Amino acid sequence: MTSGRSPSINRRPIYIPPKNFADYLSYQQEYCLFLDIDGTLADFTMNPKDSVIPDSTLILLQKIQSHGIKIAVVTGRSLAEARQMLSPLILPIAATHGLEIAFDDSSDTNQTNVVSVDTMELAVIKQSIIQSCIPFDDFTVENKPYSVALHFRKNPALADEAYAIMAETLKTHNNWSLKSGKYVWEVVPKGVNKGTAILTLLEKMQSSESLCPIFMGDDITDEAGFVAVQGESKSLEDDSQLIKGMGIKVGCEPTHADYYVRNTHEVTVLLNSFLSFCQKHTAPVEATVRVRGRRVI
Ligand SMILES: O=P(O)(O)OC[C@H]1O[C@H](O[C@H]2O[C@H](CO)[C@@H](O)[C@H](O)[C@H]2O)[C@H](O)[C@@H](O)[C@@H]1O
Repeated sequence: MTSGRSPSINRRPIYIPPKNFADYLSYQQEYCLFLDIDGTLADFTMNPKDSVIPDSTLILLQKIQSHGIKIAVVTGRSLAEARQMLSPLILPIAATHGLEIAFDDSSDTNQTNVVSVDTMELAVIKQSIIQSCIPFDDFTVENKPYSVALHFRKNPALADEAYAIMAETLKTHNNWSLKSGKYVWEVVPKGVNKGTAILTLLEKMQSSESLCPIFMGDDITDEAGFVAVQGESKSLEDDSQLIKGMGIKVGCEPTHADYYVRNTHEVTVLLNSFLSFCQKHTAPVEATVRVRGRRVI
C-alpha cells in the first residue's frame, strides 16, 4: 500500500545516461523544463524543514535560464516554502501539488489557487490528525497553509498506522483527498494534481512557438505530470493539439514516464548536459548570473 508500486503501470522506461542527455534532444525543438523539488532537486532529509536545493543546482538552473529556457517548478511544497527553497531564483511555481500557482514573480496578483479551500475545515482536519498522532513519537505532522502531511520516514514500520489515521480522518470530509508519497500521506483538497498544473503553466509559458516540455520528478504524485507532458492528456487551449514532451522519472520504481535516471546526482549531471546543449544552441540572454550575491558567469 505504501510502497508506491502501482499495478496499472506495465511500462519499462528507458534509462537516459545523464551525461548524454543532449543526444536525446533536437536542435529543431524549443524546450522548457518542469522540475519537482524533493527527491529531484533536493535530497531527502528526515525533517522536511532541513531540505535544501544546493547552491550549485540553483546556479545551474540560472545558467540554463540565461539561455532563454523557461523553467517552472511543480511541487508538493507550499508556495511560500518553494519560493524560499528556490531563492534567489524567481520561477513560475505550481505548489501544494498544483493547488497554488504563481506565474513569474512574488506578487500576490500573479498568484492563483486552482480550487477554493475551506481553511476552517482544514483546521479541524489538522487538529484531528494531531490528536490521533499523540500516542506515536515518530510521526511528523507538517502543517501547510492548504494541506496537511503526516510523515513516517523516522519509522517506516508506522506506514499502516499513518494510513489508518488519515483515512479515518477523511471519512467525514468529502471534499478532501489523500495523496501518497515517499514516507508520507497528505490530505489535500480534491481536484488538484501536477498534470493539470503543468498544462496550466505550459499554456502561460508558450509564446508563438510550441515548447516541448520536459518534466522530472521522483514520486507517485509526479505520475500525473508524466502523463500530461507525454501527450497522454491534451493541452488546455486546443483539444486537438497533443503535447509531445518527455517525462523523466528520478528513481527505478514503476512509472508512466518514458525515461528515467537513477537519483538526484544524475539529475544534476543531466541538467549539466542540458546546459551544454543550450550553450551550443543559443547565446546567453544575460551577461551576468548571480546566486546569493555571487557572480557565477
Ligand atoms: O512534490 P515534491 O517537491 O517532491 O514534494 C513532495 C513532498 O516533499 C516533502 O516530503 C518529502 O521530503 C521530505 C524532506 O526530504 C522527507 O522528509 C519526506 O519523507 C518526503 O516525503 C515535503 O515535506 C512535502 O510537503 C511534499 O508534499
